[in-house]
Amino acid sequence: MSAPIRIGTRGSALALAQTGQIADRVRRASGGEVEIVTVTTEGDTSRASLSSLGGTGVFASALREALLAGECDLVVHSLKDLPTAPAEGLRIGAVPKRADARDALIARDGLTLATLPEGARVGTGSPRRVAQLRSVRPDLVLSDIRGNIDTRLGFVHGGSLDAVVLAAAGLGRLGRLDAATELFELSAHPSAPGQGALAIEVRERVPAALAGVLQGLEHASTRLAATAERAVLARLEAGCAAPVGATALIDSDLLLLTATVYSIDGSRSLSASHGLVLEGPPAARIELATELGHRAADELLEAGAAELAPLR
Ligand SMILES: NCc1[nH]cc(CCC(=O)O)c1CC(=O)O
Repeated sequence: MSAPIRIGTRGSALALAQTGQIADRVRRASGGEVEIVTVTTEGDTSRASLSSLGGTGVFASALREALLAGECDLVVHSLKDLPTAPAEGLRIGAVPKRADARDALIARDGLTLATLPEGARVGTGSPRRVAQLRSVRPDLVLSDIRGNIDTRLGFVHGGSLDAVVLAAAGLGRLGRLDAATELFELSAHPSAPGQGALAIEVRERVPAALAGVLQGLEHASTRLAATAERAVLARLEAGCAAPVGATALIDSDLLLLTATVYSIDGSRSLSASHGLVLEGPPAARIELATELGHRAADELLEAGAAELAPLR
């Protein structure tokens, strides 16, 4: 019998839920044993705001260290929390099919963004969500909240906030999508690059059996869309806490990308939309998706994105 495949994950309820789903698929594909290794990250233990922790990589680095140390064979990240800079000795072995990329409003009494009363208190720790909310509802009183999804939902259900904004994908993975009172359309509220997608990270060299499992988890369109979105962040030299939204869609062989940078007060934004036809072998398509993201970012930079918002 071969050794179990060890899967590294953060210990939050969301991380354990999404890793559990991947573990089931790995178990079925490999026909062998799977072991889950829980890794504690600074992003889990610190109560500081996400933006003050510096954003980039607070959730990812401990997982990467565990992988490099050989404590596990693959790790499951939320793709939007993974820094765009590749880690030395590691690669993204698979990007599974994306869940809903939209943000959700969870408000008391079935309220929506349009019907929240004047001056309503809304919680979010994300500068992008802050800017998007302020752009349509400058009257809202926004507070920077932290904590896992249950904690954040608790602010609304306990009455200390009127609403919070969370990723629909996270709610869905925890079976809490019923709490959402509105789903924001991506055209008006583009979400974070890679939101709703997972990344399976592995060491550069993997045994053939694991390579086969990774192939089964891979969803080519999701990887292409996420690659284009993340290339925007990389070219802007922006972190996951920057007020940047990006949405890539694939329609047969057409890849369409819209990227938006916001001023924190929501009063101004810059958008760039580009598209191209995907052709050639997989590696060439990834290259094209990357170029598309860079093109959108270059247009944003030329239009003054770096002066509009703190990108890092
Ligand atoms: N930064 C927190 C984070 N990282 C991934 C998700 C869940 C959604 C996803 O997998 O993209 C969340 C919660 C949220 O944004 O509400």
